[in-house]
Amino acid sequence: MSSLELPEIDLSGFHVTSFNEKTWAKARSKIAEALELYGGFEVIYNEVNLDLRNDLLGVAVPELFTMPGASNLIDSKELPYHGAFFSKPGFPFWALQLTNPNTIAPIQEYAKVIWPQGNDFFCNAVLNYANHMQKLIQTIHRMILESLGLEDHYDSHIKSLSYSIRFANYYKGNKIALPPHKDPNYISIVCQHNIEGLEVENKSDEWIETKPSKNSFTVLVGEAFKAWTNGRLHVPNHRVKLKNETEKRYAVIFGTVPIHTNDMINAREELVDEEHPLLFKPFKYYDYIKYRFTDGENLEDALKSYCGV
Ligand SMILES: O=C(O)CCC(=O)C(=O)O
Ligand SMILES: [Fe+2]
Repeated sequence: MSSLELPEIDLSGFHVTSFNEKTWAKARSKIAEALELYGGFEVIYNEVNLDLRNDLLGVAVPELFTMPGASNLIDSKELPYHGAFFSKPGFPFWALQLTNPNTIAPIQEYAKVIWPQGNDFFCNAVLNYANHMQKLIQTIHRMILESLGLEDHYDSHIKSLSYSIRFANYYKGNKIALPPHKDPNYISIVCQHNIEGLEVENKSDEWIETKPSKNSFTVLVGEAFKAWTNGRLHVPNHRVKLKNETEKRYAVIFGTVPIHTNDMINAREELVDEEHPLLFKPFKYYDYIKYRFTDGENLEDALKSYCGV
């Protein structure tokens, strides 16, 4: 593996409720090592088969972006980024976000805004995909907590989270279709389709092109997890760079976010000591989101400016 590739880790068949001790421990140490170096990795996960990937990224999501009703979802003033609609002025990109995609009701409600007669194909593809991603992301959260000696907190940690799914569309335009940024949530899992373009910056400021295969996804740590672990996790800068400026690109980003809008993110006390003084004051995640996408928009390290000690 050259240093300009993200490590690839196979988590097919793993879940927190069923695993083989030996392979679990091996995968966990690979994840810990990858996060230390890159703040992310490429995960192989065969549970999402090619048909589902095509149904979602080849059919359901492209159709979504052709629907005039999608603009009815545009109301991101209250919660930029976590609102239904998200864009970056000047970049050929827009995204629609849906929270709680792991039960059918919120998906159907969302779909009704776009397709008043409903769209079972879209709803089933999203639900099916989200349920696989939920299992995968829980496994990753569990392994990270274990690596930090926090396994006893896994149940309460998972109960404090909910899930979000973002559908992104890049259209004709600049090569840098999404500028460098860090994700503010706990963990993101990016699924790219026929057109790649996601790049992740390493600690030597080099851009690593991700090379997803048909059964792999890119996992990225976000700022909420960094704050919760008192800086133990590295949050990678990443961007989307298109090779061909005329191509249409789709991606789906699944992530973990705090469950309640008023929830505070507090560093785990076990990870604060003389050697590791507190890095971030407790903060309300969704207040930080508002800051991040307004006053904090162009800061190098918005989290530090917002609540750094
Ligand atoms: O489209 C992609 O590959 C990644 C998008 C991304 O980084 C984001 O939406 O935060
Ligand atoms: Fe991102």
